[in-house]
Order: sequence, then structure tokens, then C-alpha cells
Amino acid sequence: MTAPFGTRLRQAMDTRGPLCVGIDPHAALLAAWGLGDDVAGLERFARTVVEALAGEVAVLKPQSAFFERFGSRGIAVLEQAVAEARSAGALVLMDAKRGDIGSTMAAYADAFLAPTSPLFSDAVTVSPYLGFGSLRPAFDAARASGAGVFALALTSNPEGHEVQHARGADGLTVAQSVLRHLAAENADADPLGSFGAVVGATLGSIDADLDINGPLLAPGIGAQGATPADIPKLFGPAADNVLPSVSRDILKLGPSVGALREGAARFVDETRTAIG
Ligand SMILES: O=C(O)c1cc(=O)[nH]c(=O)n1[C@@H]1O[C@H](COP(=O)(O)O)[C@@H](O)[C@H]1O
Repeated sequence: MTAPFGTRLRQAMDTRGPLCVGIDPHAALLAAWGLGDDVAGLERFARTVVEALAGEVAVLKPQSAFFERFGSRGIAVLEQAVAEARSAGALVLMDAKRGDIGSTMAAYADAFLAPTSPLFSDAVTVSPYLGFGSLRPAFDAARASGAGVFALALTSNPEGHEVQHARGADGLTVAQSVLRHLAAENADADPLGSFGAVVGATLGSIDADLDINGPLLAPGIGAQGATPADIPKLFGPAADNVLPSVSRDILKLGPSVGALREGAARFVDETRTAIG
């Protein structure tokens, strides 16, 4: 039985450094790499990122949308990238942001969290906005396969505020409610729970209890304006559980494998220096 995702993530962050690099094959990035905006370009892009970073960084985060753009052939590239990244030692966080009623969520859990699936990943991002309880099948599947789940809580985009800061009858913000649910899922975990929150590093200030005994995926560094130095200021005592996520600011350094590796190493160094 594989160790729980949280245990594997803690070890990877400690040994390879606190960094998640996104595999986001934007059309503009394909062009910048001299690749066509087609399946051949997509495959070359994904394989180059995996070759450069799967043996180096703790987590790779393929953004499903950029593969779905090419239909089933794009998904075939995604399947290949996930398998190759995992076999090279990276943890793979599938960024799919899936959310639906429980019976449908079970099918999404099959797609990304069942070991028999061609898209089986170490973790997946999910959207809690059909009610946190609708995610139960994903948490159950993750527990069964030693995988993880990251639920959106305080996203990096400015539009998130209107939903995530809304308050329920209990007086809690939607975001705080999600965080409390995650803390309950992680209650007995040691050294780190397998159920994380997505908390943007672009937020300036966070008025929420981030003590969830789980990982905090922090996107928004680089292209969205945040820096590693923002992490200790923003996350305070939870900074040790922060997994900074960078996509465009590292990917733009490609297609050179060496440049991609240097860029990732630089972000790891800056984060470790900032957190201390
Ligand atoms: O779930 C995510 O990773 C995510 C959450 C969030 O709040 N903001 C956010 O930008 N992301 C993802 O992070 C990636 C953008 O990273 P950058 O290119 O570094 O800005 C995209 O794949 C986004 O979908």
C-alpha cells in the first residue's frame, strides 16, 4: 500500500524543495517555443517539461484545460505526460477543478484517483461550490488509493472574492467553511494531511484560519504578480505547509531543459530563503 499523499508530499517538499511547476501549454507558450498550436506541439511541450523537471521538482501540475483544447488526442498526450512524470519521481497534481453532485463526482474520482485509470494522478484539484459534501467520493477514492485532493478556498483571481468571502448562516465565509472541512479531513494525519486547500499568493492579506494540517497550494507567483517573499508574510505559521505553484514564469524559460531546471531551482532557493 502506497503511503498517503500527504506523507509523500511532505517528503518530496523536504528533499526536492517546496515547488509545484505547472504544465500549462498556452498557445502563446507553444509559439514562443517555436511549436505549432497543434497536438504535435502539445506533445513536444509536455514531454520537454517532464524531461526537464520530473526528476527535479516535488510536484508537476498539468492544467487539463490546455490538453482538452485538442480533444481526445490532447487527452492522450496528457495521459502520457502523467505516466512519464510519475515514473520519473515527481508527484502529479492534476489541475482539473472538477465539481459535481456526488454520483457524478464519483466518476470524476474514478477518472483521476483510481489506480486503474489512464489519468491516475497523485492528487487532483476540485471545486467545492456544489457544497463541500458533494466532494465525498473524491475524498473516499483518494483515501483508498493513497492520493490527495486540493479544494479551492481562496483563489488567486480577483473575481473569487464575491463567492469565497460570502458568509453563511453560521457567520463563516465560504472559504473558512471549506478550510474547516479540510481540517476535519486531515484531523489524525501526521506529518501532513492529504487534503489541501488552494490559497492564492496574490491575496495581499488572508483573513482565515489556515491551520488545516494539510498542504496549501499557492498559485499566483510570477505571472500573476506574487513572489516567494510574499509567502511568509501571507501565510505566517502555515508557511511550512505551503506548496508554491509557478507555471508561466518557469515555462517561458523553455524549451531549453537547462533553463527550465535553472528557473525551477531559483524559485526553490528564493522560497527556502523567504521561509527560512
Ligand atoms: O488550481 C490552480 O492551480 C489555480 C488556482 C488559483 O486560484 N489560481 C490559479 O492560477 N490556478 C492555476 O495556476 C495556473 C496559473 O499559474 P501561472 O501561469 O503561474 O500564473 C493555471 O493553471 C491556473 O488554473
